[in-house]
Amino acid sequence: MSMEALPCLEGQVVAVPFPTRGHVNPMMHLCKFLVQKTTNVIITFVVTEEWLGYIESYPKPNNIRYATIPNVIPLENQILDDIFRFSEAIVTNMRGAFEQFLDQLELPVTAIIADVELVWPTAVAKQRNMPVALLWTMSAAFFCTYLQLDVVLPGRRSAADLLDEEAEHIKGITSSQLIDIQKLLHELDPRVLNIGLDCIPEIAKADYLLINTIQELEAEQINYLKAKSPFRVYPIGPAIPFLELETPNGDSSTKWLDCQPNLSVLYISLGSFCSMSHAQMEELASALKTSGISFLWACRSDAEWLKEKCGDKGLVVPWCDQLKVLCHASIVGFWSHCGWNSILEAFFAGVPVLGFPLFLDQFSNCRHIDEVWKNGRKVGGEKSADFVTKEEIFKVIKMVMDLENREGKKMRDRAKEIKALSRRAIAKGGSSSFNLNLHAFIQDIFGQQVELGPLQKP
Ligand SMILES: O=c1ccn([C@@H]2O[C@H](COP(=O)(O)OP(=O)(O)O[C@H]3O[C@H](CO)[C@@H](O)[C@H](O)[C@H]3O)[C@@H](O)[C@H]2O)c(=O)[nH]1
Repeated sequence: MSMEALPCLEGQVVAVPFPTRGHVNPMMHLCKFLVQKTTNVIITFVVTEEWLGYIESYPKPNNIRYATIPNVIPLENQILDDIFRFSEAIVTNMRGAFEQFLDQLELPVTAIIADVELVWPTAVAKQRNMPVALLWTMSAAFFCTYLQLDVVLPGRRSAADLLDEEAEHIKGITSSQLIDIQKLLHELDPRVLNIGLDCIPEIAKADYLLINTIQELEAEQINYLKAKSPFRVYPIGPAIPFLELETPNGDSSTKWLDCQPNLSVLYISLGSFCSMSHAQMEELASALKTSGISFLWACRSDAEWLKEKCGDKGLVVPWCDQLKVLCHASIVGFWSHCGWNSILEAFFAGVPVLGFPLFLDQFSNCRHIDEVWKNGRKVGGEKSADFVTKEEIFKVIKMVMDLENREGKKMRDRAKEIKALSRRAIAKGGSSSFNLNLHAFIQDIFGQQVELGPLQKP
């Protein structure tokens, strides 16, 4: 679309992500898509001072600008020490800091886009008569499950055995939702779960729900939500950095991959937050060593320790440009914790997933991969604490690495189909509602017609 065709819209959108990587990234990608569709609109992206340090060097358009609130929540490297303290600080301290920030803004605010899990944005926006769009950064399936928590835990009785006693009699809960809910209750601190539950009544008061998913992959859940919800539902995914794929980054991982044969490298990453036990890492490292396959392992805090354990067939890095890595011709499989951004990136790259879920929605995502989308399979047992032996790991990585293996081939074929579907979703006139939804959303919040067109590379 030429710049002349862009609508000239006055106003400011304030975007406020939940302060962890798996949420900041998709919110930023969404904002980049939105400013591509308009001129004059300014998006103010609000993060803590600490988070600004992590993201300010990344390229972004000029009409997205950063604003900070003080570090009123625990620092990133303290989150896992006490998740409840972090969650509590988000619903209390961060709200106050955000309201003070809004008070001193000069430009009028056209709309607020905020992460569902912050809990308070709907109340803050409504007090100020501002429209609010909530962004859900996980799958639509998990959103539906999450909404059911309010049904399953009447009066906030969060005892896990409530489920065992009563679940079969709870109307409207599917057996797979029940499995996911049981996982949540077993894995999550009930105090954190209670904070999560506070989001549910707030969602109902929002004006829009933006879900980082693809219509065709989750049509049933999205159509259900559209039919049932008092607000507009827009699937806007995949909000991943595909517009920046061709921007050179000088990343050592990409250079190393350039020297590897096509379809020869297993990529391993557990996202920005979760980690395996050292014993489990040693087991995986040992299986990699025995198999002799090449691998790229992105392992944030343990990279140095891990280098010693893995042998010399692979590269261990603390961090990499993940979508670029996944789209590299040398990558044949992805050992993933099944965080939703990673899964959307695997879809886009057409890479089969070996799922090793650890937390929250990851079990549900992994089950969908294994049973519904069939672009990969689950590794190991049912609980995050389950230990997977090197023999079992060896078998599963051999399966995905051996290009002649029937099971591996099926997954690869299916991953290729999903890749095509994912790319159609973002192409001009694509059958997914990606462009249509972004346009419709902009029209909704600014009340003006917007010409349709594809997203452009920057
Ligand atoms: O070396 C790396 C490792 C990760 N990433 C990026 O970091 C993000 C990781 O996101 P995700 O895969 O979703 O994992 P988490 O960081 O664990 O995400 C949290 O947030 C997600 C979205 O709400 C949930 O689905 C997860 O369960 C939750 O743990 C993705 O954009 C990756 O591309 C990199 O760029 N380089």
